[in-house]
Amino acid sequence: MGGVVTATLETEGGNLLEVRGLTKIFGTLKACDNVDLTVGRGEIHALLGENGAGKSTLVKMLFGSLEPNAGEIRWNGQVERISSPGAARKLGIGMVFQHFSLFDALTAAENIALSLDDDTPIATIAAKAKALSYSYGLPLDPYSLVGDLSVGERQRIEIIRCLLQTPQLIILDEPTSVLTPQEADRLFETLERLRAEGKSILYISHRLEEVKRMCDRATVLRHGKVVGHCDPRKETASSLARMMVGNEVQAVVRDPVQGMDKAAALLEVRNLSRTPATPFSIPLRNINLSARAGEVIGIAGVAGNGQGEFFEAVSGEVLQHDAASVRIRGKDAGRLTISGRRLLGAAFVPEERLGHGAAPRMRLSENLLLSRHATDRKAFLGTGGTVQTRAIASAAQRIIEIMDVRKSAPDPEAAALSGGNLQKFIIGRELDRRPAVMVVNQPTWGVDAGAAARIRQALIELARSGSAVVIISQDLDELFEISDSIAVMHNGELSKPLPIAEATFEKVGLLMGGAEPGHVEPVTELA
Ligand SMILES: Nc1ncnc2c1ncn2[C@@H]1O[C@H](COP(=O)(O)OP(=O)(O)OP(=O)(O)O)[C@@H](O)[C@H]1O
Repeated sequence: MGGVVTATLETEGGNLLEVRGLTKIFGTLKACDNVDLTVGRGEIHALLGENGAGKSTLVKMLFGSLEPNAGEIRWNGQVERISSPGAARKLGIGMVFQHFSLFDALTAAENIALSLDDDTPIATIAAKAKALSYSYGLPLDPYSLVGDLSVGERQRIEIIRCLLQTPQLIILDEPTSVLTPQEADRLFETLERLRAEGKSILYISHRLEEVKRMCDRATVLRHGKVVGHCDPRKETASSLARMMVGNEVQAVVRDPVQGMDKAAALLEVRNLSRTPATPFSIPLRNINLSARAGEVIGIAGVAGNGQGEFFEAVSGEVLQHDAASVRIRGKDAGRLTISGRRLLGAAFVPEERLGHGAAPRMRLSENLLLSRHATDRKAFLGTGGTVQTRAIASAAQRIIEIMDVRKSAPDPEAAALSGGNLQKFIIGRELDRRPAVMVVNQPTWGVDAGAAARIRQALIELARSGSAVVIISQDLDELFEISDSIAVMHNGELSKPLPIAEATFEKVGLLMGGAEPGHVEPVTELA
């Protein structure tokens, strides 16, 4: 095992980028504290660190969307002031963001045209984009409507848009979190080709196995400071996690679930069907699911197969015609709103954190009141509806402590938290209610290894304390780690849950690809 080594600032092919003493201060927090970083030509360089370590802040400064308080950026040996993303692109720095900024109703080529600052005819852009996409092994039909495309295909547009500007350095912020394993493999091939052409890549990821596989060097950040550099290939996933977190990451423990035959069904979905609400949504076809007290059911599937529509129908974001199509603790809930379903003891955590899971411009305590005012009326509103600020503040503090939410102020706005820390707060806010039914979409998306283990353990413990937990996730490793049974969503249909003892990656993968459940192997429903 390699261990953290001292920085070797000069790389073999010479440095493309050299960062010295870069510092960014938010209020009293040094989000980046005197950071040094070098990226060589033709190098894939990983930027690692737990949630809130300062990775996004650092790359935003390199891409000109945040201004440093101190420090210097040298590009090809020259000191540069990167004042805007346009200036970064001109230098040859491109970025593929985690959250895509594409318009559903426009074609791929039209979306690309919007980001180019010239009046190149759309047919030329389409031809160039197509040629480039094929040459990099990420085939793209430039005339396809973005709304019809899978998440992986949308990411291709972002990558091709970035490559069209012939960058020398490409920054990728958690590029595989939304991809299927096959799409991720394709992306890795493309990155290898870019490296072979001498392009440099700065790669942010919480998935340590892929960092080991892809990256030549890594810089590790902790609390805004560089704590070391290493060769990820000489490390193990757990040694990398230890460098980031500063101590061992606890393994998740899942004792087998007992006595399910007598357990009450707390969430029942019966013959749930939904016609598509928009041309881009997936119809749900006769979905049945029963989640009992004590168990964790995982729902696997390639993104865009109806998981979002299922979550909306179960959570009450969209009401059903048939009240009995969703039952919570024995009560018909299909015609109830989110608040009505929450009052029956259910909790829901959507995939999208900002704007959906939390109001970005509201403080954490205000977000807590917003989501729990109906269910915690007595504690939070008191008699006569007066807001009990002290009770709310102490509940917020409890959640922050239990989930180890790192932040730059005592009660910051949700938008000021790093992505992973906001996710920890939202999950903690719901767990804190001890809900009888918990449905979570992508529980650890963007969350570091230590926090992900804590969230997974907390969800198992919630189930074992007598709740029913349903987890929708694209991360198969996660589902195998925490589920008692795994069902697969494909093209708006949900397979019967496979008990975890019978589930294998291969069986689940086949179902994800649309194999008939009967062809995989007959499965028995949980007793
Ligand atoms: N606009 C802002 N205002 C105030 N604080 C901020 C702002 N943006 C980030 N921060 C704080 O800076 C710190 C670093 O955040 P950053 O987003 O860079 O972390 P990260 O390493 O990218 O984390 P993650 O893996 O969760 O995305 C966090 O504590 C965050 O709360």
